[in-house]
Amino acid sequence: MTARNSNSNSTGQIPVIDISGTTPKAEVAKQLVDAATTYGFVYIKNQGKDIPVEAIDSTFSLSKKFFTSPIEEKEPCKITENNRGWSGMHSETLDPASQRVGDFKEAMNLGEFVQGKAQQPLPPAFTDNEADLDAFQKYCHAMMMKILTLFAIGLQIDPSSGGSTWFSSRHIGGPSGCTLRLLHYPSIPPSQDFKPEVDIRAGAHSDYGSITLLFQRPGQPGLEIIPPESQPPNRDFGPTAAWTPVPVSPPSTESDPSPPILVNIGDLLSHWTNGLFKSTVHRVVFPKEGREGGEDRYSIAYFGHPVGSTVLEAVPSEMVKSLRKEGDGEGEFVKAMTADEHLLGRLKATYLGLYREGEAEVGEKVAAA
Ligand SMILES: O=C(O)CCC(=O)C(=O)O
Ligand SMILES: [Fe+2]
Repeated sequence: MTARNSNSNSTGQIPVIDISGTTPKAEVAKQLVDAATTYGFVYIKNQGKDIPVEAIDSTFSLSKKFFTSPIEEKEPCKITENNRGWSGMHSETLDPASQRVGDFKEAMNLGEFVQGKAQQPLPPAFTDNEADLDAFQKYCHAMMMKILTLFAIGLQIDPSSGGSTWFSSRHIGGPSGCTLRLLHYPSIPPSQDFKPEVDIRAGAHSDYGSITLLFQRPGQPGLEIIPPESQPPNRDFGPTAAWTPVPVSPPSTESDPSPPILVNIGDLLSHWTNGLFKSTVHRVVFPKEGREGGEDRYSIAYFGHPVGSTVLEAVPSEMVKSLRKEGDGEGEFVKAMTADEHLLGRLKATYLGLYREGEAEVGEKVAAA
């Protein structure tokens, strides 16, 4: 039985895929490409084989240690235009078109380390754990490389054009926008007036890069997606859109040692594949019971990006080429900008929106995925 079959009875939704080696590579690659094409999201079964469960648990512990530390220890690490550092409660508005109040969350973005060292101020909570954070980023990077390899196999990229390493080789060997982001969404304090139509943990958005790995904790739900086939044509992501909850532990994974790792496609990889892979809009909401129920939510996102200088040239796959857009030149199936240019364009579009809304300053928005 394939992962999709085993899952479709229960949620009819995002498939759970085991990439740890028990299923033949070609089959796993096909399942991954199908999921990226249909949902833009896929659960990777987590038995601790690719990323040790202890490494995930201890990164969550570090995250909690940081977010519960005094504000004086966070302030010196405040986020800057380079997208690194801490952003406080309500300082980010991921969906300025519909949100009246900034996201009900705080986040800490860690950019790439160089020779095991952070390239940004670290808070006291992390000073003894720089090596652990470096190791965790390396685990995430390795998992990203594995998934990108399977994507290339699933897209049948010819060996003469680079074959299975076509994507992965463009994600190693130079500086990139790869970012490890720790997130904390507090529960609503009893003293606060909770307005379900106003307060949102993270507004509707899609991610910017290649792929995102998302780690969640049991009992801390909240993620929702709009399935690509239900995408509102006018990009109205308000309450009437087809928001669909994404459980932390879907059926067939409940007894695993750690919840599955959610992988989603970002805007860059969707662009690169001429829209074959979907960059799916998602958000994070409070539990239905609002302030009474629910605990704080902690999540960890690893945003994967190609090396910044990578030219986003046409992917040598017939499946991608067949989606060639009208007006594209011969052999030029995607506009050949670099990964850095793509990211900058994405950030600039976001800045403009914010300037119009007058809701936040540039530096505060750069942290958006
Ligand atoms: O916390 C989550 O579950 C999702 C976070 C997210 O989508 C983001 O930071 O881009
Ligand atoms: Fe996101």
